[in-house]
Amino acid sequence: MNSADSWDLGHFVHLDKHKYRKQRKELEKLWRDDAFLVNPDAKVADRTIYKYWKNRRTLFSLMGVKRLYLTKELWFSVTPETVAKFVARFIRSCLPEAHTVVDVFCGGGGNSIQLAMYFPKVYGVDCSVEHLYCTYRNAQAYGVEDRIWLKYGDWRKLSRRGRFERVKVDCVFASPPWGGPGYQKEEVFDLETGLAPVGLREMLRGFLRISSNVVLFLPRNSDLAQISRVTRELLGDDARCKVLYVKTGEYMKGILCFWGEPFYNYSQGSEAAVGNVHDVGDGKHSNEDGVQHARESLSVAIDYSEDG
Ligand SMILES: C[S@@+](CC[C@H](N)C(=O)[O-])C[C@H]1O[C@@H](n2cnc3c(N)ncnc32)[C@H](O)[C@@H]1O
Repeated sequence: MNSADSWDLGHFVHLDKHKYRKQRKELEKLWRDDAFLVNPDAKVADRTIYKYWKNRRTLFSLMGVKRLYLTKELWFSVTPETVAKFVARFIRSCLPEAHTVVDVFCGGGGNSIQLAMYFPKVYGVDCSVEHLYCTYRNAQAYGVEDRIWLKYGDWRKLSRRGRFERVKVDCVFASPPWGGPGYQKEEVFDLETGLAPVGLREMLRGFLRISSNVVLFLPRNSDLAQISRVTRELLGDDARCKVLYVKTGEYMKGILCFWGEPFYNYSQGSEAAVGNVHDVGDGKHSNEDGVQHARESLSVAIDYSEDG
């Protein structure tokens, strides 16, 4: 039997417990219905998704090769594979001994899957059973479902209850909701009011309780001064945040923010980098300084455009 024909409830953390019977039933139904299977050859009727469908192979390179699953929301929000791969390889090369990574807001598994290619244990957390189901299905397509453990729940509650604080976590990664494509309209994206489910300060504070190594994928127009302020407030005046601008083709996809000593030595990390990434400084020093450094260290381009 193909492994994708069956699933292991053991990889859905705590879902066997009585209190999660509703979510378990929902998951069972999704599985029976083979819900959210993407037909890569059928042009989508929904015009709001069309743009993303056109670039479907940038989301998952196995699109059209393996069975992949996306809800409507995931069409907008999955991290494109080359970006997710870059992040995973960058973290791997900065944390060569790391074992366990938590992907908070794991969505359809774009990041969890790539992280699982480089780390033995990845926890994916999401408040949507549908999205956890898609992550599991997509992880099966990539053959990494055995390295991923999925936790259902609202991050605010999980964080308040100290979930993961007693697990040895080497790094927390998160690609939180940016509030839909509307984020692009703002000149500067306010990270306290614009991010969900909580602002940058509370989000970072919670993540730092789990690991001193934290990586966030944020809008390209994020307020760097805000990042700098929050970094110093939570970690002290000498603390730094490494910011990389992620560019795919000519398009700026977003920024990657790294907190944690191992990430500051990014010439080491950049050796494994796949992507055209611009470093604009660390939220403390001048941008110019950082840009120069990035030009020296990162140069491989990704071609993102695809027709039809
Ligand atoms: C931008 S998507 C993440 C995409 C993911 N990195 C990927 O590549 O597929 C954000 C995810 O956060 C989840 N989410 C939103 N609010 C949440 C909350 N309060 N707790 C946990 N997950 C939440 C959504 O269900 C969605 O799947």
